[in-house]
Amino acid sequence: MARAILIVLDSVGCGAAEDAASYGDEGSDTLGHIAEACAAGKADRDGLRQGPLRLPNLARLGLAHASEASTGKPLAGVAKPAAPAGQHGYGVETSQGKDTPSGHWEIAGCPVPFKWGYFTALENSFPPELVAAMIREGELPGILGNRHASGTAIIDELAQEHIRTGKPICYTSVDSVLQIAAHEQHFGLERLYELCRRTRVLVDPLRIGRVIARPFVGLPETGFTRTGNRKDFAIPPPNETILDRLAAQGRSVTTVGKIGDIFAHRNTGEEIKPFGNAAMFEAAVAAFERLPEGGFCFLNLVDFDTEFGHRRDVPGYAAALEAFDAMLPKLEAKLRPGDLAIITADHGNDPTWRGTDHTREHVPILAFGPGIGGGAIGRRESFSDIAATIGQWLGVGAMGPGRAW
Ligand SMILES: O=P(O)(O)O[C@H]1O[C@H](CO)[C@@H](O)[C@H]1O
Ligand SMILES: [Mn+2]
Ligand SMILES: [Mn+2]
Repeated sequence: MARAILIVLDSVGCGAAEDAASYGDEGSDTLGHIAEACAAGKADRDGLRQGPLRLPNLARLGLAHASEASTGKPLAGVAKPAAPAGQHGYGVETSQGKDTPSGHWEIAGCPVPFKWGYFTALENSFPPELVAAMIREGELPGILGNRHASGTAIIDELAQEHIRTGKPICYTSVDSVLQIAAHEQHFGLERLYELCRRTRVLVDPLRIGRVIARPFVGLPETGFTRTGNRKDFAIPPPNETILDRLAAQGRSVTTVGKIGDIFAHRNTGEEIKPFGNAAMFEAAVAAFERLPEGGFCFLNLVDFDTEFGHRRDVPGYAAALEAFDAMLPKLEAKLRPGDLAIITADHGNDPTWRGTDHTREHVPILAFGPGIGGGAIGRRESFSDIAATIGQWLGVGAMGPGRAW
């Protein structure tokens, strides 16, 4: 029997998808543009990082090969060894959208067969009936925001008014999301979650992917910061996922970070949710070590997206990639013969791109483990090839529409 660990580097895309133009993302390349900026000395930050992108471990596994296969261009400043140690390639998304649920569900063998609902109006984004229902259900004095916004910018702008009036800050983006920001003490964390639960029900008929609670703390004098108590209220995946299959066969599963939320807690096994990429990675490695034969660990590292991609912070994003790379040997040291590790991403979020939204990109795929020989797995026509490969590896039968490599 074998074990598997799947790591999603949230938003670490590797080049515009063929249909990127229809998302306004033609030419986007999260990884490539970060590497270019680093190689050009444009991603230096005192006390944080300097110079070319340093990813020796990912490069050894074939990251530069995967990126180049996707874009046709070398990954600037990142080594491309003659014989990479990992299986390397890139995935193409078949689902519509460029958000976390579509990406993760497709990775898990469940592409999205329907069109998401969106709040497309930049101002007064939410229909008046929905706003009225939220006010009624949440016993609110009103709402603030009601537009497209960056989550940190809108908190900076409206937090004081929120505290004064008790009205939560509601906003959206190009994704199928309704986000609600509120102060943990002034509004109350549980009250925010309850408002999100009720709003979830209200937006079900609109096919909105996620209602996201965005709690924050702080004072007007010192500023406001979002906390690790973010919570996503997603609709459940529309078809069977690898998690469902594993549960049906009695396998041990551990999910780390926001995986539980993304799959609406359906067959997500033991859920662990520490805060921050480093803590999540450590927890996942420890959980993987405990897994019995046949088990599966599924980890999402969200900081790339939330802290750096949406914030258009190139040095921050580069430093986060370098930090992940430096942690990777800790996982490799725990892999036993029969174990499979896969690293991939769910969409892009090019920090050099206009606006603050995700970008429609290919994703890198690296697979490795003791005894797994390196080599190209090429272009994968669906992220679902990952679930198919894991399903085959773990011996739970053909899984989803993908093809195992
Ligand atoms: O700007 P923040 O609040 O981080 O919001 C972002 O987070 C959502 C989920 O990734 C995206 O749709 C985008 O709106
Ligand atoms: Mn994501
Ligand atoms: Mn995001």
